Order: sequence, then structure tokens, then C-alpha cells
Amino acid sequence: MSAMTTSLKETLWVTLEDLREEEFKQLKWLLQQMDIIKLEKADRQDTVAQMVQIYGPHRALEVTRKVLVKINRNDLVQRLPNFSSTSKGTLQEGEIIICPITSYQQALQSNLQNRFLCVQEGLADMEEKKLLDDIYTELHITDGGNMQINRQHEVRQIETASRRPAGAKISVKPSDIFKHPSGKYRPVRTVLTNGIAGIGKTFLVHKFILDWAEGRTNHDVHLIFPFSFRQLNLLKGKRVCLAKLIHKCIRETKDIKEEALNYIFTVLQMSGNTNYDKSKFKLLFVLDGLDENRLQLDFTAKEEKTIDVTKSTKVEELLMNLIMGTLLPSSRLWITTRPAAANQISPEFVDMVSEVRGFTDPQKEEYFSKRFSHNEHASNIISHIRASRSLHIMCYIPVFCWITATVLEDMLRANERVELPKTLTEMYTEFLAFQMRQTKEKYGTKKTIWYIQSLAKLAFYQLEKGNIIFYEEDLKDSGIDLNEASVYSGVFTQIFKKERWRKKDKDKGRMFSFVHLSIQEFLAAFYVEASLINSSKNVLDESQPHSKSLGMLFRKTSAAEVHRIAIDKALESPEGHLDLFLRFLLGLSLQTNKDCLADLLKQKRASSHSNQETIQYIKKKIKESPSPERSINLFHCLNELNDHSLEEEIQEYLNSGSIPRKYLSPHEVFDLKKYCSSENGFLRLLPVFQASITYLGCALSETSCRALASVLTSEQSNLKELDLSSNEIDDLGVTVLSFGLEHPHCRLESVRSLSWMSCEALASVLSSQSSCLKQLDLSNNDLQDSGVKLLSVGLESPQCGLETLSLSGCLVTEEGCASLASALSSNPSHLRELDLSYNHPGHSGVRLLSAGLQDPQWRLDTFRYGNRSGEDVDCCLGWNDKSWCLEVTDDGYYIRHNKALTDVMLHPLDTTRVAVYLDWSAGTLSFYRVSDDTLAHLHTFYSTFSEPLYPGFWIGLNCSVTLCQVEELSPAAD
Ligand SMILES: Nc1ncnc2c1ncn2[C@@H]1O[C@H](COP(=O)(O)OP(=O)(O)OP(=O)(O)O)[C@@H](O)[C@H]1O
Repeated sequence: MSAMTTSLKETLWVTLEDLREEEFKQLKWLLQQMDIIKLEKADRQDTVAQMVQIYGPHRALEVTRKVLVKINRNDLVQRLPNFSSTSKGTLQEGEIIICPITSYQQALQSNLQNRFLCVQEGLADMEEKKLLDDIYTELHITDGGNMQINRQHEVRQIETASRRPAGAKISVKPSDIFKHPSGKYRPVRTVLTNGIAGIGKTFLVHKFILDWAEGRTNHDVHLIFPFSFRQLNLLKGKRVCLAKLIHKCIRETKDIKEEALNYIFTVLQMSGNTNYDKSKFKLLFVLDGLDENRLQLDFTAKEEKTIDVTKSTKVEELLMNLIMGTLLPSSRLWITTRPAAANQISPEFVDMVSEVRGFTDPQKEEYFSKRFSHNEHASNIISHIRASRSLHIMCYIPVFCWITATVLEDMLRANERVELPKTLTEMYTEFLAFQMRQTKEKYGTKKTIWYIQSLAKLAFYQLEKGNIIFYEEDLKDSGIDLNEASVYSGVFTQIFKKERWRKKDKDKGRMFSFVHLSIQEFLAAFYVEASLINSSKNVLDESQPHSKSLGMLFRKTSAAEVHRIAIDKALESPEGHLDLFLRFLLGLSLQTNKDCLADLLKQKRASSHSNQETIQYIKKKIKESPSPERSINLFHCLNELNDHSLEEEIQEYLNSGSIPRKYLSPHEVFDLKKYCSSENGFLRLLPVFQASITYLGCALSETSCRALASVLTSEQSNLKELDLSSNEIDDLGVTVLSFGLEHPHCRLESVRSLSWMSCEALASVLSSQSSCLKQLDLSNNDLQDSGVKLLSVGLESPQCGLETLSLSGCLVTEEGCASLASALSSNPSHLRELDLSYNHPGHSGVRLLSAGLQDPQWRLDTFRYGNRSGEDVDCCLGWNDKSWCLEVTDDGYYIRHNKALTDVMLHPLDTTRVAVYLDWSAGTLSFYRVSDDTLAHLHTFYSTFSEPLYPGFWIGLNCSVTLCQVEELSPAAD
């Protein structure tokens, strides 16, 4: 502490010593009104210390002067030194000038606006920068998402995610990321946003900040501090105070002096307030990319150490205290992460979890429409993507949309009639070829080839080690000249990016990564293929140490052998980390793809023989029945190899069913239940279905769905009706089945209950050109409004010819009705009958749709709503003010009364046992979770009951309920 500060403190102390007790109390009271200082128990020394800590010496003096005037002790004011007269207006040591928080807010907003206004996609040139608002497409974000470790391959996760029902979770608007999904007020401090690589988390954060900086949303927030773990990693082990850390990582805060930040933090820290909404200064800390964290954050250390926010502290400790809420408990925290890393933070420090789920189908199309000013290009690309299932699925990932857009735009520009890539490998190959063309223009062919080969080497060896972020030494190992790294990142921005960091930290270790894991996997596969073709080397074998005989050493490696090793390795990986790599490797063995990369691969005559060996090997592996995920990937591999023989074989196998076709008349309605009880039986009998299938009460595996889809797609198929109500079909099954439904050979006219998971897939079926679907019955599924919204996308498609839609008992409210009404007004000529009975359309919903009956443009002539007696009554449990309901689902407990839904925020255990206690006269109804004979309180309703209360059960599809004998249970310790 400076001598000046010390002497000023003494002066203040001596001055306060002259106050009478009553006066001193008044002074403390006045100080507390000015700022949130806890002074109740403070003596005169403490008071001075606190004032100097918060205000700095000079302002503390000014504040004392003001307060003394207020308590009529002008005599003491005279004794105080007058700095402004001595300093002649210049700032003295230790002096700070604290401006109103709004002026800091404005400065930060302006700087952050400059930073996030533009995004640099594609080539590094400045002119390529686009406005974030111009390219940003809304993402599908939901509440919830699980906090458990997910080691599945990221791309496989998105394939699953894309098929997950959107209706199961509540959509979250980006600006509402801190609002509780129930719509009710709950203080929220920390939000964790999950999402796989490239799904748009960072983009979302940038958009959120830009919207705030431009004053569009979240006006209450005073200051936002956007950190990324990439930057924080470089300060590993360093000691700094929080304000310094902010200045180091976020240069846009330069206009807020360290002292001012310290003042803000101290005021907050000393206030003891933990509620953001009541905070004097509303701060938001963003920590983007937890998955990239290399700092040691150990939350298990139990002892709590309070840290002084103005003192130098280890970066790790600052972060941990911020996350745990011991530092600045009233500020907000937004952490983003890929799912695999989410578990680094214990759920106890997280108030809400949300999940970025990429683009929905309409959002995908919006992305491409925004991206291409040329309308025709946009619609060409959209219809191309719709036609290819795997491209369509992958486009849920924004980064993949971007790759697709880059490739297809280039191809369409070059030749409008060109054949567009259909498989993943074709798309990525074109992407690499596009990169090469761009680079060759600047650096010539030789250098470009060298760059790509080095990057591919790096990609392969790092993938083998499971690394997605690399350091300088990793680059050196792959022969990449560090001085040229900027060239790589400049030229290969799209493939390879140098992480953003301040110039003055240039000497510190830089980090690199590929813009998306799939690009690393593609380049890794390319490296294996290039090593084989150009140097007859099997790099996959290098990692397996075994002694080779001399003969083996000189034997030429065959492609089939390389493929076999890759297939085995991929099958051995329990989490499927090499699945996509394998798909690319096999795809790259096709001559068409090799031709596309002619500059990089020596040209040899195609050997169809070697691929035949690989195909046989894959089929053999499929027959050995690996896990469903592995089998599906092997199917994808066959697709990459352009081999469809297995599908044909399956068809033949099915055609040899035990009941010959001739025994069934083509119009027979086939109730499978009568003929077979097992799934195997179902599979054997499938080919004989000629007119209609009714199959009740059984879980259909993905294999059955695949087989069923093959029947639907067969040219001879005459199947007109499919009734799968009461069948449990997993999301993969639904996808496979919808593929069949979209096929041009499919003649199905009526489908019943494809399960609630399929809205998105069904919408795609309804909008497919070949669909003959006239009747769709989805009654008694938990579609909810979000499902209906998805379905409405199909209904409004000009291709849709649906005549009857039954959505009875699907939990549809006004919102769902509005989507239906809007879809039907844009395409009113097909639907004749709509059943919305046993829903909650409300008066506005009923009015909207009934209006269609009168409208001459609409074909609708029958509209059912209300319950059987025709009344529109909210009769479901919890949907009215006469019932109080606990909903037990796989992902949690929810309370519903009078429609309002509240998340209990208690994670479900394996047990689904609950206890219900009613005290009718006291007006309480309590629910408890029961596990190991202990009770955990879930919720208590308080009401005045005027009528008897009866238990009621709402039982989901394929669920059951058992009433247990009441035992003596003890409440859980917590
Ligand atoms: N909402 C969006 N609108 C338009 N493009 C987007 C959007 N979100 C993402 N993208 C595209 O996808 C790319 C990757 O997105 P982003 O970096 O936000 O992903 P991420 O989830 O943070 O991935 P990672 O976990 O790998 O860091 C962006 O550079 C951009 O091209």
C-alpha cells in the first residue's frame, strides 16, 4: 500500500474518531444507503478500511466529506485535506474515478459489437467477412439435455439427435437462455449449454453477445465477459487478479480500468447478495468450450477458501470459485461444452442445462436460402440434400451445412448440370478438391500438395491418439514448419485454424485444430489411402508392433488388407470413434473419388477386385452381428463402396418366407398377431404382406424396420395400409421406416401411429414428391405442440396430399392449432378431415381451425375437437384446476396443475416409485421419490380442497403402474 493511502486512511480514521456514537451510527447508515457495504458491526477503523477498499483513497475522502456535511459536522470537513486543490486536477496515486456502470456498459457494448459484428467464414481474406446477422440462422435449442458422460462419436450422436423427438423438450429462444423453461421466475446463476462439435455453440454465444451489444436483448445485463477455454489454457498456473484476467483475455474491456473492475467486484463480493436479479451490477461471465479446457479444475477439494477478488490468485482457483459461486455469487455464468466434457462440472453448480441441437429441417433450408442470393441455387441445393438421406441428416450440423454449401456452390457455379455428391466421402472429397484449387492459385501445385500431405499426416497420427487440439510440437512432428503455420491457417482456414490469441502472446504455445472433427477424420483417412497408393505403405499396421518375417516386409500391402485392419479397429472401438474415419477410408477407395484428388494420389488402374474382398469382409462382419450401431456403420460403408448387393440379398431372403404368396389374396388385411408372435416370425412373413399390415404390441427393432422398409421400397409392393399402433419403434427404426415411406415405390396410403418420435421424419415423408399417403392416424401419442409444429411443415408442402389426419389425444394446445391452421392456409387444398378430439385447443385454436370449414379455399369438411360429448374440456390430469399431477419421465419429475408445468429439478433414479401423501383438511398434497426405503421430497401442492380427492393414473405407452403396500419410510438425509 502506498504511503499516501496509509496517511489518508489515518486522516479518515482520526476524523471519524471525533464523531459521537450517535453520529457515527448515522454516518454508517448513510454510507450503507450509498453503496452496499455491510457496516452494522464495523468499528471506525473497519469503516475506513472498507471505504478505501471499495472507493479507493481519493473517492473515500470525497464520500466522507459528503456524509459529514449531511450529519452537520462541517467542522470536520474543514480538517480534511483537499486533493483537488493540491493536485491541480491531476489524478493522484491510488485515485480512481468510478463512472456510472452504464458508461462502462456502453463502452463494452460498442467494443464487443465491433468484435462480433462480422464472422470470418471460409477464406481468410478480409473481404470474405460476412455480417453475423446475415448468415446466422436460428438454431434448435432445448432445455434439459443430460449431464452424463457421452463417449459416442460426435457425428453418430448427431445422427441420433436428429431423430430425437423435438417435442420431448421445450425449445429455448437464444435470448432466453437464462429463463426457466417453466416460464416461472426462478433465480438462475449458471447455465450449461451442451452440443456436439460444430453444432453452433460458439456462434450462439457470439449472436447472444452481439444482440446484447446492439441493445436488442437482455437489457438488464450490465457487463458481459466472454472467455474461451482456448485462451484460458494459455494462462495455466499463472497468478492474476480477476480484473487482470479479464483484461488479458478480453481486450474489448480495455476502457474499464482495472480499479473500476475491482471496485465493481468488491461491491458485489461484499454485498453478500447471491441473486443476480437483485444485484447492483449485473454481470455475465461466458466460458466457451469447456471441452477444450486443459486447466486443472478440481471441484472435489472440499475446504472452501474465500479469495480476495482484487488479489493475484491462480487462474484455476479464480475459475473454480467463479463456477462454484464462492466468487461473485450474484453474477451469471454461461458455460458451453461438447457433451463428453459436460461432466467436468458437477450438477450441483449448474442451475439449468440446455442443448444446442443444430438445425431442424426448416432451419437447414433457411440456412441455404440465406447463404445463396441466387434463389435457384438455393432450391437446387435444398432439393439435392433432401434427396440424399445421409446428407440430409448430416446437415443438422451447421458446420456440415457450411461445407456442403461451399462445395455445392462451387460445383453449381462451374457447371449447372454437374452430378452433385451424394455420399459423405464424395462431399468431403469435393471440399478438399475445392480447397486445393483455391490454394494452388496462390502457392502453386507443389506447395499445395505438400501442405495437404502434412496436414493429413497430422490428422491421422493425432486421431490415433484421440487428440483434437494440437500444439506446436505436434505440428513439428508432422513436418509442418511453424513459420508456415500461418500460411496453413490463412489458406486452410476452413480446414485448419490458428486459434485466436493476442499478438503479444505470440511466443507462447499456440494451439491448432481442424475446424471440425469430421475434417480431421477425412484427412486421416486420406493419409492412409495416400500412403498406400503413393508409397505402398500400410500406416495402420505401423501402430501394431509385431515382428514381421522378411517375406512379410517385402510383401506389397493390398488395399483389402488395409481395409480389413481398419474395419477391425473400428469394430473394436466401443464408442465408434473410428466409424466415420472408416467410412471415409472405404469411400476414398472408389475410383471416382480418387479421380477427384488426382493431384494428390498417383493414378493406378482401379482394382474392383480389392473392393470385392472388402465388401465380402464387411458382409461377413455384419453376419457376426456386432452391435446395432456398428452394423449400421458397416451398412453405411457398403453404401460408400457403392455396393447394394446386401440389400438385394435381404430382399431375396425375405422372399423365401414360409408362407407362399399365393396363399394370400392381394387384398387381404394381414393381422400379424394372428400368425406370429415374435419379431423373427414377423421378419419371415414380411414379404407376403400384400395389402395391409396390422401389427400390434411388440417392439420392432431396427432390423425389422429395415426389412419392412425394404418391402415398402420393392417394386412389387402393393402395401396400402400400415398399422403399427402400440408398437415401440426406436428412433433409428423410425428413420429407416420413413426412408421406406419416402421411396418412389412405396404405395402406402394409410399409416397408423408411427409413434410420437417420428414427426420430423413424417413431415419429410409428407413433403416427398412420391408420397401417396392419404390417411395418417397419430392418435394417443405424446406429440405436443412441438411435434405438431414439425408435422405442419409437411402439411404445408405443395407435395402433401394427405386427406385425413387424426391427432386425437396428442396434448395439442392453441399453439399446435395455430401451426396447423397456418400450414393449412398455405396449402388448403388437401386435408378433408381433422380429428383433434381429446386435446386442449382452447377457444382460439377451435376458432382458427373452424374458420377453415367456412373458407371456400379450404377442403376441410370435418373437424372434430373436444371430448366424446363434443365439449371442449381440459379433462387430462393436471390440465385443469381440479387435478394435481406428478409426471414421472425418463429425464425427470414434473409437476402439473392447471396446465402449468414445473420441473422438480431432481434427477430420476432407477426407481420410479413415488409416494403420495394427502392431508385433505390441511389442504396439502405431497409427492416423494422413494428409493432404498427413504423419501426425497419432490413437491407439495397447497390448496383448499372442497370436494373429495381421488387418485388417478395416466399411463404412457407400454408403461404400467403398480400400487404398493404402504411401509414405514424415513425421509432422506437431505
Ligand atoms: N446459427 C448458425 N447459423 C449459421 N451458421 C452457423 C450457425 N452455427 C454454426 N454455424 C456454422 O458452423 C460453424 C461451426 O459452429 P461453432 O463454431 O459455433 O460450433 P461449436 O458448437 O462451437 O463447435 P465446437 O464444439 O467444435 O467448438 C460456424 O463457423 C458456422 O460456419
